[in-house]
Amino acid sequence: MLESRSAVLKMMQSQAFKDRCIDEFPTPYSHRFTPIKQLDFSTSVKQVCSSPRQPLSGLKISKAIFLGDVAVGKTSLVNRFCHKVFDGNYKATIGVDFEVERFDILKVPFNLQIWDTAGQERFKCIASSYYRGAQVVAVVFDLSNLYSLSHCAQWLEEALACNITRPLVFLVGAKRDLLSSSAYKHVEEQATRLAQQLGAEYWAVSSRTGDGVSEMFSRMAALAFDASILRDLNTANTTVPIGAELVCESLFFSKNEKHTASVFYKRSKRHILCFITLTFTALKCQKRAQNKQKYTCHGSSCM
Ligand SMILES: Nc1nc2c(ncn2[C@@H]2O[C@H](COP(=O)(O)OP(=O)(O)OP(=O)(O)O)[C@@H](O)[C@H]2O)c(=O)[nH]1
Repeated sequence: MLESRSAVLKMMQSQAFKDRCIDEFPTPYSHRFTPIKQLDFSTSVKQVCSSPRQPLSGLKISKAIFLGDVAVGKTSLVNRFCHKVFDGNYKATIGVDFEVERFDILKVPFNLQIWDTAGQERFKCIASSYYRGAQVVAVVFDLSNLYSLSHCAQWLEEALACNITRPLVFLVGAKRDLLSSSAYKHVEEQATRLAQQLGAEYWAVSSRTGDGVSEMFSRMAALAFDASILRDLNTANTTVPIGAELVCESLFFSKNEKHTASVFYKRSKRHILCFITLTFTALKCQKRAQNKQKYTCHGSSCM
């Protein structure tokens, strides 16, 4: 409950914290290990963000999902970034966990929804109902366990199957601190080869030391922000404020998913507040769009 409340409070902040303000385009882990060749925010995005009469309206929010095998370090990554903590004890994620991080990118408020999904097979059905509407997919593996790398393609395939448009894909090697330089080089070779095959940007990070974690999330946020504003600008007949569509996509489930979600939320009471808040936000966006009498709903996910 406390986590959900802090997520909501973060969304309501009038300004992002200093370390969440991004004015320079964040660099990748290595320019050799990314399919993304752009070196700066898109020109039109910079123009629109610096315009005194910003035509951008509505809630700017992108969804990032973290997937991967059991105990590879997904929750630790999210906790390191969102709460600046590291816990050496393993506590399995039940279903999904949810965080929101507030950024100011090019002085424009932006929220990154971070969905930390369970790696355990028995929660897969619940977790996968949250894959929809993702703008960032981070497939995480344990650098000290090559077996977890071999499952990454399957995790990505499942996430892509739930999304109409291709999200930004990251292949994240966690627990960098557990490997010597020579052992790491060997793993990096295999991991970067896979990243290239998957069209993913590769990162190696450590939640224990914090190495690379903040840089990786900033990169995810900046790329998601750039893509989401570009998409909005490119949609000639944009009628829904930025973010509304995404919130709809991620929150409005099919009948079966609604049932699963309701069972899940009954079990996991601490998510209720954030669920209500996001539903309320989605409805508000929907209402505002309807008032303009132009609302168009894409796909079958909006009901
Ligand atoms: N040394 C080290 N240990 C880590 C690191 N990240 C995570 N761990 C440990 O690895 C174990 C699993 O981490 P979690 O973050 O809970 O893994 P998860 O992927 O969220 O696991 P599920 O919720 O079951 O899917 C815990 O004991 C963590 O302390 C890291 O960067 N370095």
